Order: sequence, then structure tokens, then C-alpha cells
Amino acid sequence: MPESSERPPVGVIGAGSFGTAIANLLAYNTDVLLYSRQPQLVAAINANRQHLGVALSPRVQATNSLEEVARNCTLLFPVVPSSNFRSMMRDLGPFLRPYHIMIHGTKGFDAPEDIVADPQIPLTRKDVSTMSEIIRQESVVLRVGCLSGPNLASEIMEGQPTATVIGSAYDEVISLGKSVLSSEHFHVFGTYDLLGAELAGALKNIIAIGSGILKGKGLGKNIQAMLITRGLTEMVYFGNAMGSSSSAFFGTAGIGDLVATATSKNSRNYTFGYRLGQGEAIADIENSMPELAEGVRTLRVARKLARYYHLRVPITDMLYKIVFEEFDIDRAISFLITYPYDVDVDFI
Ligand SMILES: NC(=O)C1=CN([C@@H]2O[C@H](COP(=O)(O)OP(=O)(O)OC[C@H]3O[C@@H](n4cnc5c(N)ncnc54)[C@H](O)[C@@H]3O)[C@@H](O)[C@H]2O)C=CC1
Ligand SMILES: O=C(CO)COP(=O)(O)O
Repeated sequence: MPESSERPPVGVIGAGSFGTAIANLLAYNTDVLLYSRQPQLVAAINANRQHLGVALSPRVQATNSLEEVARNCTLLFPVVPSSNFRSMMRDLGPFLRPYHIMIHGTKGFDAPEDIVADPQIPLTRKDVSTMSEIIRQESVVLRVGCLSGPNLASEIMEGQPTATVIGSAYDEVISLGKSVLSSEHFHVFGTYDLLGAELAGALKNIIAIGSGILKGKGLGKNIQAMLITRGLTEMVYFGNAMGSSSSAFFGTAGIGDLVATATSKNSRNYTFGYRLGQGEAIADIENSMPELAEGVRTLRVARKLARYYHLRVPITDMLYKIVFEEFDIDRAISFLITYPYDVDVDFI
């Protein structure tokens, strides 16, 4: 590895958009081992020093060996889609030891596919795992955290500034994460509310789909602002029901990420919604997006969680009906505008 430093390299699992952006951010401070499960991609990255159209720092080296990453790195950043997170952890788990620290960047939920796919089967909280819960279920690693905030990979890869928050119950996870990620381009906050940071990051994708739909329909900022406002309220309801504080939703991982994702054409979730609003068929959108927007899966889990917790979340309900039951978008908007909302802000 070029320019080796005193500290051991930091591992990144998943060489997609966000994994690559994180690898380059880490490289301001440390050597990085970037894991991809594709050997040809690893060879190409190491030979060309380019990936996804971005120049990689000389401090980033790619590898196809999970064993090598676990052996060389104490701190690992897993950044693979939520649908693959558990299987990735099952592959990585045998190489992990209690001294490892993991801070994931994945924004989604895990739940058994047979339950999620069948609208008739109810789901309970026990069926749903956040990514930090998966890490603890599938390995001996205890010191876990998550990375959550307005972190559109495309902007980070351009070197644009932003902030994130590391959620963890452990001071050393937050301080280590800050020390390897902070730079003049990237501010890192810390919070003990790991669950709140994970829930905010996952749930905001649903609202980003809704915001994209409105834009795709040609609607303006007033209604988009209301969707974001009431969407944030629904996120708080979910968070409170699942055991996190409201405050997580008013910080970097909550309103911060919600504003970025629900207004950016660089967001896949927003783009998914936009194309839906433009009248494209869901099958066509799915077939032309290499990785499905996380919010689509999250929407199915959230709808069932809302039933389980008896939550009043009309935006989530309407988005579910639009995406999975071909419900008419104009009817959904009318339904929401005439919905008997009684109180503007009913949480603290
Ligand atoms: N793209 C973005 O701007 C941001 C994405 N995120 C989150 O990061 C996660 C990943 O997103 P992206 O990197 O954008 O997705 P992506 O689709 O660009 O890349 C995902 C990568 O994970 C790899 N992968 C899948 N299963 C794997 C496994 N078992 N082992 C190793 N690698 C595996 C894929 O080959 C692919 O390279 C998502 O949960 C997303 O919500 C979070 C913040 C920003
Ligand atoms: O989470 C994100 C930005 O923080 C990225 O969102 P998308 O997955 O919609 O691109």
C-alpha cells in the first residue's frame, strides 16, 4: 500500500457509489482497504486508480478478500444495500473478532422477504432489523455505529463539503469515526442515539420518493414543503414507536438528510419518484435502475410496521398504494389535502 501510515488501514466493504465516496474521504486521514466482491473490478481499480468516473486516492487499495480486510483493519465501514447486508455479514462474520469496530453507512431495513412480499402476513418489530442489529446478530462485534446525514455520494465525490453524524452507544466508536472521517470537506457530529440515526436515514427515503413524485407531476414548492413537513412528522411517529427520541429527526440524520434527498435529482429515491410522477411504469423504472432505490423496500417494511404499531401515517399509506397498488397519484394528493389532520405539531 502506498504512503503507509502508522495507523492500520480502515476497511470499506462495498465499492458502490457511497463506499467509494467514503473510501476517498477516509483517505484524507488514513490508508484504506476497499472490498469489492468482483475480482475484475478490484484489478481494474488497482490498475487504473479510477472508479465510477472518480480518481481514487493513492491511499485506497482494492481487495477481493474479506479475510484480508478483517485481518488488516480494526475499523470497518460496511456500505452495501440493505437487501444484501445480512448475507455480506454472514460471509464476513467468521473473520471478525471482538476488537473490531463497525460503522455502517446503509440506509434501509432488513426483514424476511416472504413476510415483506406478502401483504397479508403481518410483521412485528422482531421481524425487522436495523443494520447495526444485523452486525450484532451475525458477528461477535459489539462496538457498532452508523453514519447518517446529507451525504449524496455524487457531491462527496466532487469534493463538495457536507456533514454527517455517527450514531453509537460507544464513545470510542464516535471518536474513532470522527478522527478518520473529519476533514475540511466533511464535518462529523456524534450522537448516542444510534437507533434514531438509523431510522431517520432509512425512513427519509420514503419521503424522498413522495417528493420526487410531486416534482414529476409538475407541482411546486408549497406542496413539496408540506410533504417534507408532514413526512418528517411520520418519521418521528415511527421513531418514537420503535424506541428512539424525536430529536434524532431534527438533526443531521433527520431533517438534514431529508432535505438533501427529497430535493436532489442525484438521489435515486427522489429520481424513482420523479419518474413515477412523470407517468413511467414502475417495471420500466426498476428495469433501468441498476440498484433499486432503498426507499422502495423500506416502504413495504414501514407500511407493515405502521400496522403493527397502529400508527396514523397517511403519506406512507398513500405512497405504498401508489407504488405497489397502482393507486392514482392525483387521487392520493386529494386524499392527503383533505385528510382530517387536526394538529400541526403534535409531538415534542
Ligand atoms: N449513494 C449515495 O449517495 C448514498 C448511499 N447510501 C446508502 O449506502 C448503501 C449503498 O448505496 P450505494 O453505494 O449508493 O449503492 P450502489 O448500488 O452504488 O453500490 C452498492 C455496492 O454494494 C455491492 N455489494 C452488494 N452486495 C454485496 C456484498 N454481499 N458484499 C460486498 N459488496 C456488495 C455492490 O456490488 C455494489 O458495488 C445504501 O443503503 C444507500 O442507502 C448512504 C448515503 C449516500
Ligand atoms: O441517502 C442518500 C443521501 O444522503 C442518498 O440517497 P439515494 O439512495 O436516494 O441516492
